[in-house]
Amino acid sequence: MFIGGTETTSRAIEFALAHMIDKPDILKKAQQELDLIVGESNIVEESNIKDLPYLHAIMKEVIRLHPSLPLLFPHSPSESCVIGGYTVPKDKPDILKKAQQELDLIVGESNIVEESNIKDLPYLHAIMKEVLRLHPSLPLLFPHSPSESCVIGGYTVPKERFLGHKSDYNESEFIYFPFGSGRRICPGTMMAERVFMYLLSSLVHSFDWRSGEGEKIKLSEKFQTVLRKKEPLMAIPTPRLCRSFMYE
Ligand code: HEM
Repeated sequence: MFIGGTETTSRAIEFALAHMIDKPDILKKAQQELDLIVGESNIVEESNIKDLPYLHAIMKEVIRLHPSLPLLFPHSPSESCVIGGYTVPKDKPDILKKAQQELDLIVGESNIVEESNIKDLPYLHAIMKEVLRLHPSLPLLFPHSPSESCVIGGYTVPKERFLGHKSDYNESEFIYFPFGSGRRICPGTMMAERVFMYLLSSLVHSFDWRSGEGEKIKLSEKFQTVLRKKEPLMAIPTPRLCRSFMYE
């Protein structure tokens, strides 16, 4: 609960800020929305959050791209049972454990995964193929946000795909499940989204952000208990609100 309640959300906010610094036009658009809704002589209040659709779309896109728990939690039934025609045996070998054994063998416990390891991970490839077979609409999840709307595998992927996206955790839709799905969905979802929105909005409304002189923002990931940025974000804030007492 402690890790779930803190690391997940703070790591996601770090990714969001990094993406926005990397794409200043997106940062500017989010600030325009905040200036319109919150104004330049107020600070963000929790009640503003529901009126920030652009920032909401950014949150979803970032949590989709960098899900804090990419493999979800492993579940196995205490008694054998049949679900949707499939028999799920009791104490079924844990998929996550098997995947981790493969990674320990190929990558080792004192290294992190490198791109060159990917071709040597047959078990993880098999999982991905099975997931794609079961959920053919999943390719939607993999292309990163396109710079222009495009059609992939017959699906139109809009440029800002979560803008105006209403149905969030609909199991039949299955296009967005960084919080898991169904009865075991993350119980902290609502809190995570509120904290994320409140903190990111406050940071972006109160400050302009840029990377250090000559430094390029890096967005690569490191897989630990919670997914994080490989290199911590180094960013320089500049106050952008007119009244200095708002920073006290
Ligand atoms: C960006 C933020 C977060 C993400 C992406 C996230 C994601 C997840 C995922 C994928 C699961 C596993 C679901 C499954 O078993 O299928 C989970 C479980 C859980 N999360 Fe979160 N989480 C976040 C924030 C939080 C927060 C803020 C809290 C608490 C305040 C929290 C508490 C929990 C707990 C207690 C579980 C275990 C539930 C169970 O086993 O039934 N999470 N979370």
